[in-house]
Amino acid sequence: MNAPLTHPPKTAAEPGVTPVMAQFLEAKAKATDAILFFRMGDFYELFFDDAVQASAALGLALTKRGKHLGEDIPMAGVPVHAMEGYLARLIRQGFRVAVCEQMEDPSEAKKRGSKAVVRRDIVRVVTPGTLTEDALLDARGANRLAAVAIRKGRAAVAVVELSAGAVDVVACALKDLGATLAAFRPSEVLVPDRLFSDPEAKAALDGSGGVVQALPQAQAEPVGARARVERLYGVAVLDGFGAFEEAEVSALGLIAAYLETTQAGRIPVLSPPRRSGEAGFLAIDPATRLSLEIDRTQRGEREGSLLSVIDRTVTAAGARALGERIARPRRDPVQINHGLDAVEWLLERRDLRRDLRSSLRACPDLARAASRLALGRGGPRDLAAIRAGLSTAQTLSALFASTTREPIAGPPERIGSCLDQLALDPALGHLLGDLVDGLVEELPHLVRDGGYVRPGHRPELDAARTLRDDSRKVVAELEARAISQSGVAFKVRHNAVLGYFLEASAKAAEPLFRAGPDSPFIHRQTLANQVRFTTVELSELDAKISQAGHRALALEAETFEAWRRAVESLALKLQTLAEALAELDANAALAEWAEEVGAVRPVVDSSLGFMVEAGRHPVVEAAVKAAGDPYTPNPCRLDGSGVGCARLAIVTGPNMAGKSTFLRQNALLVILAQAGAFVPAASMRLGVVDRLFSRVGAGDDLARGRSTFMTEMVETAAILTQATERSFVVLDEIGRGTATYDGLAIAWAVAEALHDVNRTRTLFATHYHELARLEDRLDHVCNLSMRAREWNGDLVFLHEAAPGAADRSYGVQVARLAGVPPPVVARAKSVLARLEGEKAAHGRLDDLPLFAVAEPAAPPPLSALDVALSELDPDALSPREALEALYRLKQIAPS
Ligand SMILES: Nc1ncnc2c1ncn2[C@@H]1O[C@H](COP(=O)(O)OP(=O)(O)OP(=O)(O)O)[C@@H](O)[C@H]1O
Repeated sequence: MNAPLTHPPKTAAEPGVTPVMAQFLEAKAKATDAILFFRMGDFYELFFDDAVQASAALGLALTKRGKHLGEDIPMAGVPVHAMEGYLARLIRQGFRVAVCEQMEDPSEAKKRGSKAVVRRDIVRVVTPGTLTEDALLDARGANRLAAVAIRKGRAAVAVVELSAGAVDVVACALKDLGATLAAFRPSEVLVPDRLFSDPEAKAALDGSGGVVQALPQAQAEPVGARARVERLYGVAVLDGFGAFEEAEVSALGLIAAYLETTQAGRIPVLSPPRRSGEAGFLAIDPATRLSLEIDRTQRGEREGSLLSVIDRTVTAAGARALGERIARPRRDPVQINHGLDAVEWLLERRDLRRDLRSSLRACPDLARAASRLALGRGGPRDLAAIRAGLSTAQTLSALFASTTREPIAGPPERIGSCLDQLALDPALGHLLGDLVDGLVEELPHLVRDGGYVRPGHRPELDAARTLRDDSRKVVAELEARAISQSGVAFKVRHNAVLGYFLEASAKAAEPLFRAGPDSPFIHRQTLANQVRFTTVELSELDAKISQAGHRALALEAETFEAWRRAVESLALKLQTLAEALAELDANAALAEWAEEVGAVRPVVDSSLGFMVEAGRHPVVEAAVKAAGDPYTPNPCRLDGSGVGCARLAIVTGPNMAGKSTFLRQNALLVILAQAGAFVPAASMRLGVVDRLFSRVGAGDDLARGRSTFMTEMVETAAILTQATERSFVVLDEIGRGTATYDGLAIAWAVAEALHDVNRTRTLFATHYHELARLEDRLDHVCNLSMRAREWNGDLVFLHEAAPGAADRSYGVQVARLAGVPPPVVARAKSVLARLEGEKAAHGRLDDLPLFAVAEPAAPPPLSALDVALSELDPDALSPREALEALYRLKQIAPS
């Protein structure tokens, strides 16, 4: 037996290659990095290496089909109707799939000659970031394709959500690339291949969570990129959308190039790029996102995240809008207050909110349906989604009109602009009317099945259907006549090869073979037990029925195409409408949640304050309450200016006392407030935060070859270089991953730097109780401790944050609570007593150099370049001398 050939030859033009195989090889050459689904009738066939890989990934049977250049060709197949499921599994396993379709009916190919091969072409390359099918998408999560570019020291991230037609582009400083990219949680990230060698870009890509796809650097060159984006949008100049930075154009250009290849030239309808500088949003880097579990838990699940706990949306699009709001909180107090106004307005109108939510519940995924139809991948059910979406808009418009007439002041801006979108313009109104009139209620999945156009909508269609159905009745009558005429128990049957025929058992049909040439019954086929006949009349009827059937299907397909085109031309409007519906849902959901948990409106301004009274952690509170326990609210007061209260709080307390919860709680309150959501607290006043950092219990990052301690230090370094006086930092147990004194020294120095240099609002939890002394030494430091009480030898956690420092960690008591065997606990107690005794005998911490005033660092020695530079007097140089000086400097400079 020949070994299967798993690598297709490079050329399709080899002698001995069958025409179909030549066609396959040609298509495969265009999609070398993807698995090729090659359509052959009712199956997608996979050949060579693709078959081997996919059969292993999907558990398909691996077979052989003929030979190629003398060797067996491995083959696997996927039925067309089950394709989506297989696609989803392949994409999830990291494959890309190119779909090669039959571009004509086999009957058309036959017209070119009996040996002609059906035309086939790749219609799409399916990748994680370009999915549009509901079955492949998470309904409540956005699926985004991002691109990253760096030009002239500036970075940009362009993001497209193909299934909703939305495009965003953000230019940012290189150091903000990670935070900017992570805010979008892309499933696929495009990068020019040269960026792989840039460490900053590499770190940002690693933290993005998406599959990284390298594209040739040439595709990011601004001139070509600009032209490609203009082609994508069908505009002559891009400037109409805004003055883009070069990096933004490059990133958008990568997206345009990728869409051109993956969508095989079919241009999606996209909204103009929304430009938002990173200055508009609260920067949250990937490590902080992970630690705060904003929209995913550390295990990558939605359940258990902040988003999942507060999400009360009733539509999938609303859930996505809320997700975006929480993932990208704003930085501008005015914008934030617009969001809060919207939530407050809906909170105060409970009846309206109830009606709004109940109407929205019936609203399907309008944006995704419109996008699929515009891309030519939609079906009748997507049209029904458009119809339902448009009629929801009408219902809501009427609902708001009846409610908002009374109040003197109209709805706040964010609600008002949604309401403006709900009023359907004549074109959308016409589309709705047409779909209501023409589309049936019970819909088939596929266009080719027909049966979705309502009777009475198109007279020609009704005529074709009547002809088809009446003829079917005549066929039934014919059966009765044939029986009485022949005396044989005929049954009229139908199959794809013979069409209609009369069937009888072989025994019953025997007399017919003896009948003379005048018999009207013409023999067609003999099976084991059955014999099949036709009559002239039946053949004629069969032709008529099939013609009428074909015509009916063709007319329906034509109607579908007209509707599809209408949707395509109105796609942008439909997207805007879908966004308005989603925004209403998200605001109403936040109001609903606020009412449920008793959340209050935060006061957000441009001060440097952070004043929370009786704050609660939304996720821990929900978990604790579900277990039947009470949650203890806690205040937290910080002031970046150091005037009203401390800037940095050292949080101590026993293990398990609630330090991490307290830290995270306050960081989450920042996120909620700046997302324009109410906050679980008695009150909150927040001076907007520009960057939020949270390091709570870093874990190993073995994939990147970093130990726990190294990871912690890398992240700490990022905070110290990036945090400003407008930032908010929560640090938990910095320095715990190394020897005690090393750790203490690092924690000490970091706290000092945050206080003196960064001047950042900081919560600093630690088991190094020595740090409590900072309160006396630095002007704007206070101590907080999470209280616990020893009661009959047991430790009772009060979860209360009180002023002052804790004296010890009660680690041994917690070990006992955790079930560490009593002999080990007893031994630990005695070792602890010894150690504490030794520490007391060997001197106090005041003796450590930590308490010496930090020495100013000695200036570094001057280099030859520094000396040469200091000797230059630019004003005294002629242009020629200046040039010579430049050359001289270049020579001295270290390369
Ligand atoms: N304010 C609170 N009210 C009620 N229960 C709380 C509160 N804060 C924390 N808890 C409970 O205490 C548990 C431990 O809290 P947390 O992990 O924050 O402690 P910790 O002080 O950081 O502990 P360690 O020092 O061991 O890391 C939480 O899982 C939660 O169940």
